Amino acid sequence: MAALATGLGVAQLVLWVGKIILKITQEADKVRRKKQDCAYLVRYLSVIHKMLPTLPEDPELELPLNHLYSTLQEADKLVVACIGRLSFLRCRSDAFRDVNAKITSDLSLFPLAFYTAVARRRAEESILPDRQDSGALTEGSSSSGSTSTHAHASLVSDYHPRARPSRLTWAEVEEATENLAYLLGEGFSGKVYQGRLHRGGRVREVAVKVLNEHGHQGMEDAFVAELETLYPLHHSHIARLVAWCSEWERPIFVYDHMGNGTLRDHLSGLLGSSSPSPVASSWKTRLEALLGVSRALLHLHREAERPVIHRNVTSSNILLDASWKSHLSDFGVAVLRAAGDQGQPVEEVVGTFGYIDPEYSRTRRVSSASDVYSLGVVMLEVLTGRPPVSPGLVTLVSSTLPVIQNGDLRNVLDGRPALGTTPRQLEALQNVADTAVLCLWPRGGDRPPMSKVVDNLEQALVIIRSDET
Ligand SMILES: Nc1ncnc2c1ncn2[C@@H]1O[C@H](COP(=O)(O)OP(=O)(O)OP(=O)(O)O)[C@@H](O)[C@H]1O
Repeated sequence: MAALATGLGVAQLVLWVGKIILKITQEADKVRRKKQDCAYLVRYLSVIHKMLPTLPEDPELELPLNHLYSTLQEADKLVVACIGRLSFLRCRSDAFRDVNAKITSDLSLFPLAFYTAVARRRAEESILPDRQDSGALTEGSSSSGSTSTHAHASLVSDYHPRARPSRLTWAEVEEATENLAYLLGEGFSGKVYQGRLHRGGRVREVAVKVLNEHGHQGMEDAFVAELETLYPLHHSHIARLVAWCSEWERPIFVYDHMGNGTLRDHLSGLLGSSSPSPVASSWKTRLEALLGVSRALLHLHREAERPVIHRNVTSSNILLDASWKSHLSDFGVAVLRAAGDQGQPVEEVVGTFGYIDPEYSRTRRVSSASDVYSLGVVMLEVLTGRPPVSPGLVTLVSSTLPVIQNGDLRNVLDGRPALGTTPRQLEALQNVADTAVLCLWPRGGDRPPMSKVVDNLEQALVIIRSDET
């Protein structure tokens, strides 16, 4: 696509971007076929159009504006192709999805305030991508999204379509939580309350998270990041966002309630003192929890329509449901992954001490490999039962990795599961430890992709299960 001439200045570029948006809007009116895809694109563009005047006169904006303009030219061609039905292939829903994703990716290069303002408006006006919508509205659309090319067999059963999250009124939240009566827990970003949603004659146990005013990124940004990334995600190992509420003084998220708390609580022995916790006593349960979350991450990195980097994979963000199935949660600092996954610049290095990829921390560039590193730390926790950071700020990586690399896994293994670990179990745990070592390589490029991590954990679990039977 032809970019605009350089040195035009922000005001002129904003004018051009505004003009092409209006042109697309007028053309989209003429489209009969693909009406819904066009309508979605136009609503998205109208939000951007409204926000354009808020952009500052900053020369650094010239490049992102130029990128956006090029993408809008693509969008324009797509709409024109649909008017004349010039090409059936061109106006498939996949093509609309791609162009929408490209626009979002372009916007991520704009100042955070602008990006989040657009995203928030989209959320308020319910202009958020939804796989089911686009599928249902499309004649001749391919069932596999254009980016959903990874065909890992184990993922097939994990993917499940679902109703999209709904917006709640504050009155509904009050009713569901009996006015925020039962506190489940508290994290950095907010308090979580227990609740019950009554919908269509059915009752659903939920966890209601009320964001703090002072999160790491700020309440607004955390709200937008979580809503933007979690809204279109469907995976059986990702904590399900059931609803949200933006009506109250603070944003609220409603998730499915996870009856068995966090993996960290069980590893640290905080839970399960009254009845024995299978996480404390069984290697199989621990490995299943790891495998579930690694599948969730594989989905985020490779399967999702708009790939995501979580940036805060920790054992406290792995929730266990009533049947001990693990779910990845807390998408408050997640970012959409840039094409190529070569390490995208971020304004701020966020995450949890003890889990943060040192390369990302040093370069301020994040990639999927940063999540791989954090999962490596969780693997060490699962193997040793120790916390990610000990008193004196000694990290688990620095205290146990050399021991494992030295071939002395037994010296650091948690003694709680099955007194006297069997040789088969030890073989499986060595596989996990070897995988952790790979995940924790200092250079992101040397770490395995999440698909390899899933394969290794699956093999380890097969060995553990065979030993049990
Ligand atoms: N869906 C859920 N079901 C049950 N309990 C939950 C759920 N979500 C959170 N909790 C509980 O609430 C606590 C706080 O959750 P939150 O996500 O805010 O924690 P956090 O990971 O420490 O947050 P942050 O990363 O923002 O510091 C968790 O430790 C957990 O005990």
